[in-house]
Amino acid sequence: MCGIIGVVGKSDVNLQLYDGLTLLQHRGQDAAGIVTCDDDRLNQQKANGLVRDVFRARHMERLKGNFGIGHVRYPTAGSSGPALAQPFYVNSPYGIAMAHNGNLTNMREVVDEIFQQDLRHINTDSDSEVLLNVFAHELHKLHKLQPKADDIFTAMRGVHKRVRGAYACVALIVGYGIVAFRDPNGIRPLVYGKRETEKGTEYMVASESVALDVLGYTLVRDVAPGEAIYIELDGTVHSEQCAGDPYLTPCIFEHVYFARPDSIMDGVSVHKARLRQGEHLADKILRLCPDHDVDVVIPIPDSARTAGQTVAHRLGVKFREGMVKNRYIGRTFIMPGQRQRKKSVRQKLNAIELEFRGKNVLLVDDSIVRGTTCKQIIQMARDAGAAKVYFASAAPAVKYPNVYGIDMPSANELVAHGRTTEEICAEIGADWLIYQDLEDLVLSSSSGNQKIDRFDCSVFDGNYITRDVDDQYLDDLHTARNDEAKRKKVDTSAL
Ligand SMILES: O=P(O)(O)OC[C@H]1O[C@H](OP(=O)(O)OP(=O)(O)O)[C@H](O)[C@@H]1O
Ligand SMILES: NC(=O)CC[C@H](N)C(=O)O
Ligand SMILES: [Mg+2]
Repeated sequence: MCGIIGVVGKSDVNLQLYDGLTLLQHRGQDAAGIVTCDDDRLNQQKANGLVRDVFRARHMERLKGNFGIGHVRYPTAGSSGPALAQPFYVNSPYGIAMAHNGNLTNMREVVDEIFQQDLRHINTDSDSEVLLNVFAHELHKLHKLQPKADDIFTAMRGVHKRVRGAYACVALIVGYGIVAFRDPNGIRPLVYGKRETEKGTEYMVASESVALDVLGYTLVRDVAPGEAIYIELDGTVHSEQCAGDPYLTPCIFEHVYFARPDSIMDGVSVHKARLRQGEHLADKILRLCPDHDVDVVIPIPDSARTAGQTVAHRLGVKFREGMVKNRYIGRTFIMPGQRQRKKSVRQKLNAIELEFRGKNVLLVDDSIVRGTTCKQIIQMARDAGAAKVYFASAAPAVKYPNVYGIDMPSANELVAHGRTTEEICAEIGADWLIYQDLEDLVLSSSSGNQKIDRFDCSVFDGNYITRDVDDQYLDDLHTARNDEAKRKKVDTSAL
């Protein structure tokens, strides 16, 4: 999962982009980058690290220009070296920079086409660089000295015909403006908004509405699946549906874990979706165990705080923040290696003993993926003197790899893969384990927007909505990106 942002402003946009990226930091902690355009010059700063580490005052001073784009990266393709930090840039045609959230599922065949037919060079193993080159080639083909909105939309139609997978993107065209687009299923989120200033209207495109809110923009709407929105430098906004067969199928894991609760995605309040997840989960607990002996519900911060509240309320038991989070440690699940993830959980969370001693505690987390967090936390609860430790997951068991922008490439790294609930319970050391049912998870999200009748739930049910994800694809993905392979991978991309 990555975070992307773009601004067409009326004065320097560097600070807005920086602030916006810090608001999207939870979507990617590996690298960050900003590209701005000042007259016909691009200014760029990108590197590995958190936003606050990548941009120094001297960089910010250099990032002049009234329009620009930014990216925070969580790698899902290629290595995590500095050469794969985004935005990417191509000089022809016009000079284009692009930031991408998602993952292409037919990258290999597109790379071949790019070399053999388009005669273009790709310098990294990033799918995002591939996507940028496809867009650039489709635009180049039109041979327009000055591209118009129609040309950009024609190029976009060409892009949708060639690439598959998840892609929510923002591209900057030197001298012209920014283009925001979403794949035909709208798997990854993208919104745009505007704000009035004394100098005129400014526009922002971002992965999550929280960036708009905090920076004083009003949400206009989500970019529709398959749609492209072109915002010219004078503020003229053009939009067009560029995909043949668009069908909104957003990733439900955004609502479970990735997104901030204060974001609204495709009309669904993430906060409300999580509240409903907690209610459904409590109902299931009451169905299966009407005489439960839970004394206290303790959420695993941060992401399970919202659902934990409604679980406790519905069960009619106390809700206590018994796990304290070190606010200086980032998200553990999106860290690259298992060793780092394990260490971070212990550094990140600590139990308040008095909330555990002698009590039957129900720990609630949003999801169990590799089992790194829950295993350690259950042990911490026992060390703190809990009588019984029950564990509830607001999402169903994560059993299948993700191919659309979440780095879960290997089924056998998932604690639930090939195990029954009882076996997982034993593996993580809980006294009882309960998972949300998939239909209840879907209901939690869909009741926020009745118009969405399909979600990408592939990590729960193994149904991939784009056609090229078959066993061969999943085998290749596992070979390329399992934890061990990633550890061994030497970054040779920065040649
Ligand atoms: O089973 P696992 O592989 O451990 O993954 C699941 C855990 O990882 C995430 O937390 P994370 O620490 O990334 O972020 P958070 O603070 O937003 O909850 C998620 O919220 C679960 O707690
Ligand atoms: N998580 C993402 O959206 C990743 C974007 C892109 N596939 C990369 O690896 O950089
Ligand atoms: Mg968590």
